[in-house]
Amino acid sequence: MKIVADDTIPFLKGIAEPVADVVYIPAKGFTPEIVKDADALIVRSIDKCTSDLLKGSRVRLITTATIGFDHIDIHYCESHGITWKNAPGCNAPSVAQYVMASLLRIALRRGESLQGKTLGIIGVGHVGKEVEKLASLFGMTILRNDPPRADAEGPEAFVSLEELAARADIITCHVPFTREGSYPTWHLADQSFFNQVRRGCWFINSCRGAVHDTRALLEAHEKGIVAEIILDCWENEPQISRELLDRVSIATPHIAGFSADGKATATRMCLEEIQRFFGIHFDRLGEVVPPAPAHPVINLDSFADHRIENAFLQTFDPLVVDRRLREDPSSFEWLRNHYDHPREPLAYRVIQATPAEKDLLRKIGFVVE
Ligand SMILES: NC(=O)c1ccc[n+]([C@@H]2O[C@H](COP(=O)([O-])OP(=O)(O)OC[C@H]3O[C@@H](n4cnc5c(N)ncnc54)[C@H](O)[C@@H]3O)[C@@H](O)[C@H]2O)c1
Ligand SMILES: O=C(O)[C@H](O)[C@H](O)COP(=O)(O)O
Repeated sequence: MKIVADDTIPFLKGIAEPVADVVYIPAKGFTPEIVKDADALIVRSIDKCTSDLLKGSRVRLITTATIGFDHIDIHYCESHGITWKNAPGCNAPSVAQYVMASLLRIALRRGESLQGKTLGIIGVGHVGKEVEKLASLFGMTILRNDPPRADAEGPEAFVSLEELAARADIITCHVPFTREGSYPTWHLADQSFFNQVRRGCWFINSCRGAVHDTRALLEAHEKGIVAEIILDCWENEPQISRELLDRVSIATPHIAGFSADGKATATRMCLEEIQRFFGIHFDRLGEVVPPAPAHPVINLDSFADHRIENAFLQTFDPLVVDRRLREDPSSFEWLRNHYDHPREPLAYRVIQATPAEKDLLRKIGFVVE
């Protein structure tokens, strides 16, 4: 069998080769010619799987090493006998790590505590739930907005978008990008949304760029309605708005889901789908594991204050990639393809913690002596 895979997907090379003929294609390099005799594709969010690519090919399975699947024309696939599989939840803890680290950075800069602030989560699926878990551990109050879940489960645990906008100090979006259906998310955060938010609120988009309206967000910031913007996902990536970049507090090139843990899980999930679909077995699947961090021990006594916050930021600091993006915004795609994937807290052992700190650190996911 033949697999065509994006060559920027980490931890993939060598695993399927004993069983399949694997051809690696540079990111965005998929063409009808290249995929026409492939049985399966392994793609990323930047590899558009449209009818133009797939027409006349023998592709039977598309696996994407991502949670989002808005780069796949699922209607075309479903009507042409092509099965598609995403990797649900693969990098959800990574996005939560990103959101929390970004909030901690801003809170530390402002000399404020996150404790007691209200976080409004729009979209409470795999990612939103992980964000809720972490934010609660840092003492935040949570408001959830998720109309599809409210319809299915009952409204008790959820609030309307209007209520969330009016009550939240910080708003974070974790919805899929959709233009159709009962609750489309295209430009969900538009001018009328920002007109309803609390003055001085913080806004985060780490789901898909077009979930916010760039013009409306710029205007809301200009007027002081939104005080802090954290953006990982931008409209028109990789050609991002420089005007918006100048107004954003933390600006990153769509890397929120890029922990090494998340990337390894995504690769493993794609290979598992191929195994199941074609009834084959990859003996080397167990080798798809992220490498240990360079400095796996965090000593809390090395921090003068904010010991837990600083331990968390030692696992991932969004300001590192923020600086690199600002130096050269045209390197957006390059930064994504040459990223130093961080490990999540579970890869770190924390020492010198007090009993109270130990309890919290364990709940966050650290290994504690
Ligand atoms: N920046 C990144 O690196 C990164 C990483 C992972 C995921 N993502 C994005 O985040 C999205 C969410 O991921 P997930 O794993 O939580 O997906 P999910 O499908 O598990 O959850 C999405 C939730 O959003 C809800 N929802 C749908 N439409 C809504 C609306 N209009 N208003 C409010 N809620 C709505 C759904 O009911 C669901 O509960 C993905 O689709 C992907 O686009 C980005
Ligand atoms: O949907 C997702 O899982 C994320 O947006 C993911 O981080 C995208 O990563 P990419 O496929 O572009 O490497």
